[in-house]
Formats: sequence, structure tokens, C-alpha cells
Amino acid sequence: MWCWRLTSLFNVPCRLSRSTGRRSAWLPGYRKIFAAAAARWHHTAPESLSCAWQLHGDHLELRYANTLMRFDFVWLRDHCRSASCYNTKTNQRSLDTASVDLGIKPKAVRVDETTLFVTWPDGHVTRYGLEWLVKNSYEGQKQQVMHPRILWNAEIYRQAQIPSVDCRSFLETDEGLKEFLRNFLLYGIAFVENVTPTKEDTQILAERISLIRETIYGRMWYFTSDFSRGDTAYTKLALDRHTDTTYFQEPCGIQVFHCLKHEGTGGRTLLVDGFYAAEQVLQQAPDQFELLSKVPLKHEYIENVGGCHNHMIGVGPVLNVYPWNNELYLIRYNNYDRAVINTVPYDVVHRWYTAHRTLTAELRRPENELWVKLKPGKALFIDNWRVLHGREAFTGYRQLCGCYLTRDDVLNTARLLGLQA
Ligand SMILES: C[N+](C)(C)CCCC[C@H](N)C(=O)O
Ligand SMILES: O=C(O)CCC(=O)C(=O)O
Ligand SMILES: [Fe+2]
Repeated sequence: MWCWRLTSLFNVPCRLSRSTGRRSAWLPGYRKIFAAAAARWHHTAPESLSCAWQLHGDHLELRYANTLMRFDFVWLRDHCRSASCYNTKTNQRSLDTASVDLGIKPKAVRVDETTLFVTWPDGHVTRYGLEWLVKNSYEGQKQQVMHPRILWNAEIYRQAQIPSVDCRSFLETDEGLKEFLRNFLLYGIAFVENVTPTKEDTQILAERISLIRETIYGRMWYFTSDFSRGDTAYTKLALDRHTDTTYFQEPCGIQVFHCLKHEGTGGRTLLVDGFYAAEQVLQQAPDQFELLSKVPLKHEYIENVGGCHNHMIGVGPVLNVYPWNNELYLIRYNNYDRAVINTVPYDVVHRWYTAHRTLTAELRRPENELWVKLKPGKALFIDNWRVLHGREAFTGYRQLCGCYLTRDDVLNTARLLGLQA
């Protein structure tokens, strides 16, 4: 029988932005429990309450830096960073996890001011830095956001007055690049100005931060309204807000647009922060948010125009969240490319349409719409996992070039510059 009760394994509040800050893991009632069990707790020093631990049948409980952590014994053995278990030159595990006894228990445990020492039955000793444990425990991670972001509507984005980064500074200085990436990570969009309006110069920009993701559209693409490909993008029609390549198992991470020419009217670009809209849904109707994050759907690209024959299918929910902290990381929203829904039973489908309507209403609020006119010289980078784009209908000759980027490589560049990504 199908079970569609949407209860989460990880029952934690949803985290979309950093605004709530770090929350203490101590619950009001805990002190009492702690007092009752005090006889079994071990402290690093009699006077010190900074670190305390307790052994249970199948795990070690540790309290440090205001965090109560629970470590499974196999997990502890698996995370031994000794020379025989871990290669610090390659940052890779040498220990064969499958050789660890699943019933393993420590023979002895000791804690000093900075370190937890565990002696295993075979005499092997593992040392864990207490700070390392806080950072790497489940309880520690649950309190962190993976991607600090500022969610925006048009007003918030305009008020922030984010400057475009100059092309030379972007290409020639680490500060310029870092400034660009910082804004890009926070807002999901960023502009570079004074770019020479050619496909080649746009490619140089793209390659400064990432590998280009080659797709069925090529590596660097040009497009006009010539219907050279079987998609509405290649016409003069308006396009409602959407994310691209929803029909890939992994939608493209970043989209770069550079308008090289437009002799005519209309054609403005629409940008909407999908995570801001999703956050509104979460506030108004958490169960609808949950439905959108649990129900898998297909998106599809079927093309038979000229010599182009393609059939792509991507599967996944509209909202994708990390299960341990409910933080949103990907929105897949394209009503044009959404395929036949045949993955959902009828009663759930109706609730899904309701939830989709709530999200769509938020995405369509005029105050959430940022309209920009792309001009030659100004390149736009869009986080295609977060920010939706669309365009106004237009007249005349309009030529856009751009590419998709691999998300991993953009985040890699950001991390190497010291940003949290
Ligand atoms: C950007 N470029 C013109 C190359 C492709 C456009 C792809 C359009 C498609 N409907 C989608 O949303 O993925
Ligand atoms: O023409 C535009 O401005 C954007 C069209 C579009 O959505 C796309 O190419 O992905
Ligand atoms: Fe698009």
C-alpha cells in the first residue's frame, strides 16, 4: 500500500536564511535531566562544566560548547584521523569501514581540555578535537546553514544597491572576482559590466569562474527569434518566469546571459527569487511546502525541429531541501516543460495543485518581480537553482549569447577564495 503521510524523518524547523542565527541545543527541561543523571557524567575537570561525557550502550554522549552531541560507536571508529586510518596528504580515508565490527564499543574513554581520546578493543587509540566534533557532529550541522543567503523581493534587492562588478576587475583581480561571487551567492544574481559584446568575450568571463556546461544547446550559445530550435525561447513571445533545464536529472546550476544586440521594443528580462517565494509558502502553509518538497514530478524536453532530435526527462520535486536541516537548495519550476504527471495518485495530485497554486501566486506577486533590460556590455549570471527568469515579448532583431555553468565548479572557485559556498 502507498503511504503518502508526509512525516519527515528529520523533524527540524526549516532554515532558509542565516537570519535566525545560531540556536542553543539546550532545551529548557534539560538541566533537570542533567542534574538527575549527574552521577554518570564525567567532566574534564571537577570545577569545569565546559565538557562532559557519558557512555551509553550504543553511543557516546558529549556536551561541549553548549552543544549536546550523540556519537554512534561505529561512526566514531570510522572517523578516526590517525595516520593508519586517514591520509592527511590526500584528505582521504584509508580505513576500510566494512572491516569495522558493527557491535564495536570503546574499551576506554578520556577527555582533556581540547581532546576526546577513545581506546578501541584492539588497543588502537583515536583522538578527536572537541572543536572538530562540534563542527562535524549531526547536532552541530543542524544548527548551521549550508548556504548563507539574502532572500529578496524587488524592493529588498534595489535597496541593497549591489554594484555591478567591472569586467577588468572581475578578470584581473581576486578582489573583483570575490566581490562578484559574494553577491552571487547571497542574492543568486550578479552583473558584470563593460564587457565587450561578443560571444568570445562572454566566454572569457564564464571561464574565469567555472567550466562551461555543454548541453544539447552547445557550449556557448547564440540565439535569436529564428525558431532554429524547437523551444519558445527561440521566438519573440513572452516567457513567464521559470528555471531552465528542469528536464535534466541535474538542472544546470548557473545561466549566463549577455544581450549582444536588440533593435526593437520590449524584451525586458524578469527575475524572481524562487527561495523568497518558497519561504512565503512555508510561513503560510508549511504542509504545502512539504508537499512541494516531497512529490516527485517529471519535466520533459521533446524536440523535432530541423536536424535537432532530443528527448530529455528529469525527475524531482519542485522544492529540494537538505533532509537534515530542511534548507532549500534547488527549485525546479517550469510550467512549459512540466511533463504529464503520472507519478502521483489522484488525491495527492489535487493537494499538489493547491500547493503549486500557492507557490505560483507568490512567484507572481508584482512586488517580487525584478525587471531589467539587458544591454550589450552587461552580462548577467543567474543561479538557476534559485532565481527564476522570464522575458517580455519583443519586436525587432534581438540576439542573446550565453552559456550554462557547472555548479560544482562555481562553488569550488568561491570556496578557494574563502567564501562559504
Ligand atoms: C538558453 N537557451 C536558449 C540555450 C536554451 C533555452 C532552453 C529553454 C527551455 N524551455 C528551458 O527552459 O530549459
Ligand atoms: O530571451 C530571453 O531573454 C530569455 C529566454 C530564456 O528563458 C532562455 O533562453 O532560457
Ligand atoms: Fe529560460
